[in-house]
Amino acid sequence: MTKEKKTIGIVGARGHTGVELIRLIAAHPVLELSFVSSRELDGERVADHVEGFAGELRYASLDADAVAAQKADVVILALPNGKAAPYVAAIEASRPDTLVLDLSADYRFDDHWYYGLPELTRGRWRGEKRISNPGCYATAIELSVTPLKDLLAAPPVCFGVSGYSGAGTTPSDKNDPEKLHDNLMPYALTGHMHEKEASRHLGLPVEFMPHVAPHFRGLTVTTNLYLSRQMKREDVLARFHAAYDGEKLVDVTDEAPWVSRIAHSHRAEVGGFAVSADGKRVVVVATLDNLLKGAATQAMQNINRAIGVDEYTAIPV
Ligand SMILES: NC(=O)C1=CN([C@@H]2O[C@H](COP(=O)(O)OP(=O)(O)OC[C@H]3O[C@@H](n4cnc5c(N)ncnc54)[C@H](OP(=O)(O)O)[C@@H]3O)[C@@H](O)[C@H]2O)C=CC1
Ligand SMILES: CC(=O)N[C@@H](CCC(=O)OP(=O)(O)O)C(=O)O
Repeated sequence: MTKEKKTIGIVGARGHTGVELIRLIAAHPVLELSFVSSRELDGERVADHVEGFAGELRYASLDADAVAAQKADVVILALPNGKAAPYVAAIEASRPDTLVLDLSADYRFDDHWYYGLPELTRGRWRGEKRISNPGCYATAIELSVTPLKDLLAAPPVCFGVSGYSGAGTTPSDKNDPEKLHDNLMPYALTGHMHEKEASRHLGLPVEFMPHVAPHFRGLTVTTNLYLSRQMKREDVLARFHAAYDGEKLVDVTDEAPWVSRIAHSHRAEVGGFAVSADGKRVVVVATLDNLLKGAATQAMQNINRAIGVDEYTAIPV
């Protein structure tokens, strides 16, 4: 049976994640891109900015009321942190049944919103029409820690390195290729948003130290886990295989994965599993493309489930 088409719009469509979402939606059999909002590209053709996009759709600069007036079945908010609320309020007021997926951190701590990291929270979706998409580093941290969560003797310590597309398009030191050249830039070494997010959703304190590197896309999180009892490497591996072997978008690898191999991939890789001589310390390495499994692909998984189609529709797996 063919599924009824659904319209979808993106607010913040000029950004790095917006571009990836446009590509995914263009290949979707059920979703029809009905509007893309950008102030800077107002009036310009999407096809002139997104490689591989065909068609006459143009960007429009839409405020919150104008977005709600589009009457799309699904709205994706791909705005910087702190900007989502007026759009959510306008949709709530005029078309509360609209499915809203927010890519920012704005609703990741709000219990009225479903936190959509499907491999870990799939079973908790109760038909919510408000979905908060996890942060990119937080996704890698939560995938790395969950299989050993019940065996931890201390907070996980996570060292993160991201490509600079993670810092969005608003100019800053963190996305300035000149300043990043031959460099590794530490930032937010305590209290990063994703430290709080992963701590909340894992239900245990996490310590996270992010850095940004000269490559464009893809991140690595190396996590140190102190265990409450000795474990053999094969038992650690068995736990990760049990957790993710049924997952199409998470690969468990024997060796520590390399970020250079994950760019443009829709999957996350978790591997390494170095165990200390006393068997009470494990180091796990996770990589993913921050713009895909860390953002757009995960959004697509969440939207697919919420509109009642296969979770992997339009995601090349
Ligand atoms: N980049 C990444 O790796 C990841 C990003 N995220 C989150 O996704 C969201 C989008 O990220 P990303 O695509 O990188 O961001 P970008 O900076 O690349 O894009 C932001 C978009 O929002 C628009 N915008 C900016 N300020 C405003 C405003 N005040 N009002 C309306 N529109 C505005 C911009 O377009 P215009 O100025 O033309 O209107 C642009 O389209 C962020 O919340 C980010 O934290 C989540 C996971 C990973
Ligand atoms: C390199 C870099 O700056 N990365 C971003 C993470 C991007 C992301 O996922 O951010 P949100 O939680 O805001 O959605 C950061 O550390 O803030």
